[in-house]
Amino acid sequence: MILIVDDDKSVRLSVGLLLKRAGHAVDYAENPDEAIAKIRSNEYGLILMDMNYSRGTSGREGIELLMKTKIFQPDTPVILITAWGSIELAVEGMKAGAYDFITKPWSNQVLLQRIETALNLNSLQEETAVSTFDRGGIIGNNKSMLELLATVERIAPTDAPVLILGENGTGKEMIANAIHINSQRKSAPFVMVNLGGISQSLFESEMFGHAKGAFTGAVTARKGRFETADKGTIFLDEIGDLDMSCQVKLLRVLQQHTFEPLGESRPKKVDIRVICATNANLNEMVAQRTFREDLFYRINLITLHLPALRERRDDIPLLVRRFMEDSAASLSIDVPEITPEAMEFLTRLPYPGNIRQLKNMVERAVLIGGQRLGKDIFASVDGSATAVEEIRPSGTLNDMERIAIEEALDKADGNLTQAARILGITRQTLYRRMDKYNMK
Ligand SMILES: Nc1ncnc2c1ncn2[C@@H]1O[C@H](COP(=O)(O)OP(=O)(O)OP(=O)(O)O)[C@@H](O)[C@H]1O
Repeated sequence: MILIVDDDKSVRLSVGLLLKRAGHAVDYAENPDEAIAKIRSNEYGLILMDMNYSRGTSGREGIELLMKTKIFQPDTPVILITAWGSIELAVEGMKAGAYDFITKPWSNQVLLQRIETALNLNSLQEETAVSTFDRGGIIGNNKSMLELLATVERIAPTDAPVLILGENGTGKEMIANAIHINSQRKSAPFVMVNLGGISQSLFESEMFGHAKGAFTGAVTARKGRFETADKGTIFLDEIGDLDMSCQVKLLRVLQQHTFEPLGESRPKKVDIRVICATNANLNEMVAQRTFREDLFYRINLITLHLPALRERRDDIPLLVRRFMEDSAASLSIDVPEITPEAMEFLTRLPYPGNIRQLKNMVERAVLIGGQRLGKDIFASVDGSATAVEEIRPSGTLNDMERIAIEEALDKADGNLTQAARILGITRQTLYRRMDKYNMK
């Protein structure tokens, strides 16, 4: 049974009729209090919920009703009905656990389709009971990663736009892909576009495509990325690099779901889900007016923050092992052994390049390091800068001094004069310290 909550009688009746015709049983509530009373005592397959009630137009009542609903019926999908232009309210609603939202005025066909999708998915989840979530190769058991993946699981089946924030190499593309492969769009294309690599002059032909002869050099017609991504997901990486004129063009596609290929007069329709990513601070860019506020609201219905690798060091051993296995497999060699010191060393690096940097280090080490990978191999494959910037373990001053001496000796290949120079102490002092720590 589907519950329709709306204070507008004509909406209740027309939607009710629509759903009954489509073969659904329907129940109604005309205000939040009545709705909660019903939600407490009946189990619904889906709830269609208006966000604006006559007592106030802020949508507060709607949000409160949604939160209460989620307490009594956490697994029932809720589709919000929001007034056109109240995108922030929809954002808040999705964060509070709504399954989807639809803006007024809607087309009956779209409404029915969204309802069917939600119902199908929910029954599928009930049938399988265990999660069918596909991590898409994402490794990590760190708490913040698990929370993030739980959010990905929840939002993947919706069509809500997602903004993924995080430093370079933290796995933004992998997350975007995970959203796609866990969505209803998974059998349609996942198209990735690096907007940082597209100049302003190329933007239109690249994204919208062009007709044959649209400009000099356009010898054949070419499909744009939007068209390629039709029915699927488009992943716009480095969205912060888009200049103002391209931002307007992108916004138009997102608002109207249509675009015009260069040299063609008729607009084409697209059905895409948009996922954007950036390592730029878009809030700041909006404040400085280098990023359009309306575009920002369009793309960030849901924001996911990917932690930097240094903030989830507990995942490093897991990642190292997996990357070693993968590299060994692609080289058709046995998986090498890694010394405990090397693993410990790897967990302490600063990783400005995040997971991509770690992966490169491990791949190179496996390639040249033989069957037993020690700390030196890893230090050498990533240049000295990384080792110098290495984060000291939080230990006693003595521990840190001992480690600094070991590293200087390492770097100087055991040459004491050179090691002392690296440490900024005299050779005599180095002798005394080595003696103190029983070092040979
Ligand atoms: N959690 C993870 N588990 C396994 N591999 C990962 C993980 N995160 C990232 N990687 C790997 O690290 C590399 C970088 O990931 P990805 O391209 O997704 O990062 P990104 O944040 O999109 O980078 P950029 O901002 O530079 O575009 C890829 O080779 C990816 O396979």
